[in-house]
Amino acid sequence: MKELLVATKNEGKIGEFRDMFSKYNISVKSLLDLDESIDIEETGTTFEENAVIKAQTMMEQLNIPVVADDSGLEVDALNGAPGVYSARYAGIEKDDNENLQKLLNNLEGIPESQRDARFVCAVAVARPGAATIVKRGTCEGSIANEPQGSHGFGYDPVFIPKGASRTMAEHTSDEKNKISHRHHAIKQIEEWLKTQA
Ligand SMILES: O=P(O)(O)OP(=O)(O)OP(=O)(O)OC[C@H]1O[C@@H](n2cnc3c(O)ncnc32)[C@H](O)[C@@H]1O
Ligand SMILES: [Mg+2]
Repeated sequence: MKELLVATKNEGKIGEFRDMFSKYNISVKSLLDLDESIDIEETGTTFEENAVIKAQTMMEQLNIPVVADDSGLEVDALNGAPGVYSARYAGIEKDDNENLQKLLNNLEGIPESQRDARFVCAVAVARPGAATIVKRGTCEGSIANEPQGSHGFGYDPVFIPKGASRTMAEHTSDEKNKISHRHHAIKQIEEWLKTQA
């Protein structure tokens, strides 16, 4: 089994990459295994730019292929916010609960028909001596009136995938990994993943 570095410190993402890469016979190492003090500044204005920054920074340091994920939630009624600022919506300290409370407050009084949103994930693969790959996956849905469920992470308790009657946090990890933005992004780097196993 081949090991790949995913340049993230988010434990929720790490678990999902582990589950989704296992079918390619790839095991996942993260920045938490490497050096928790590594802090890569996300200075881009798009998910793609930030994913590339994270993957290339670590590829240049280690001279190995590196995968990175930049993701977030776009809410139509908020003109696409929190978008690339999803992790720091309620402030610099990353706090999933504060972020989703701020989101619910900002949507107060907005009816169900106007609560459309999508999860977006850009996955980048930076490779020594080869061009960087970056692909986007999305998951359409809407924002619930209150948090429900305990699976997943981040905004999962307030995100209802299109066609579902439960929040993403009420889906098992296997269910989420079949429909998520991250699943759709990873699917697009499948050919490269198959060359890595
Ligand atoms: O940068 P790394 O270290 O990968 O970890 P991070 O948590 O800072 O990740 P991002 O910069 O990509 O910010 C993404 C935020 O968007 C939210 N998010 C992304 N994917 C999600 C998912 O599958 N379910 C729920 N929320 C998600 C979540 O709040 C994340 O903190
Ligand atoms: Mg981040």
